[in-house]
Amino acid sequence: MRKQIVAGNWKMHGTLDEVRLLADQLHAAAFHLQHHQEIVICPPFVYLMLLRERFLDRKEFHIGAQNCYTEPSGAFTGEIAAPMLSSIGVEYVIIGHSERRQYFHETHDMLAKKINIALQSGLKPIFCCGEPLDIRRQQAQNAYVEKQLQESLFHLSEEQLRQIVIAYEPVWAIGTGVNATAQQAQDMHAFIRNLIANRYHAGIADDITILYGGSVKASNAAELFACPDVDGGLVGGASLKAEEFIRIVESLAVKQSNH
Ligand SMILES: O=C(CO)COP(=O)(O)O
Repeated sequence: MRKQIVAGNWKMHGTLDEVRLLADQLHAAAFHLQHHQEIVICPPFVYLMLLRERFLDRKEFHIGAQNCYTEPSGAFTGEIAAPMLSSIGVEYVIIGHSERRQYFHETHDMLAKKINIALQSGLKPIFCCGEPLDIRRQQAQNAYVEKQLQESLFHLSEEQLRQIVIAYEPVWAIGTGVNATAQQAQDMHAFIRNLIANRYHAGIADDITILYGGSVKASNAAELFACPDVDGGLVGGASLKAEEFIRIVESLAVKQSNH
């Protein structure tokens, strides 16, 4: 049965006091998750240890980083290496977020290296893909996402690919308040699953968790999560508001297994 996840990407938000308050509010919430469902919190690097320790007694919570460097160690001032993250109990790492691609010029090739080092370090990458608005307007989103997967993921062995979570995040839906419709999300998720089935085989395609990201809110989560190929969400802005995020997690809790 494939895993279903609600992940909160806090991006570059929150002072220590704000993060402590948010963590306390989430920690106090009672979730009724099924055994194949998880919550992943991805705070800025400086709060990873704090959150890991805060949620040690809440097994449904897992901790993820928002990025890692391509190399395992070395003279790379200001960077954070994947083995450092796993050494402090971080389990997931977001790789290839569109903000990293756009503002930090991360290429397919760099992302493939980050995926490799993350896997070697025992981290589970959450690999982000998704097209910008002009590509969607040309109806060229499938070819665009296919290339992202081909260039940064499809060199992996089947065993390695099984460690990956994919997040489809159309750039035009991120932080805009305009989410993809449930049909748009379902179509792309089914397309991605089909790509995996063609490159590998149907069994593994069925097992890979594919999250939707882009303006997920308490008000639209249930409809998006109801899609058969949507296995949860990667949530930005709404993950910073405890009540909103808790309601999004509750929308996942009631989702039936797809598999
Ligand atoms: O980028 C995102 C998650 O990684 C989505 O951000 P928003 O939920 O704020 O649109």
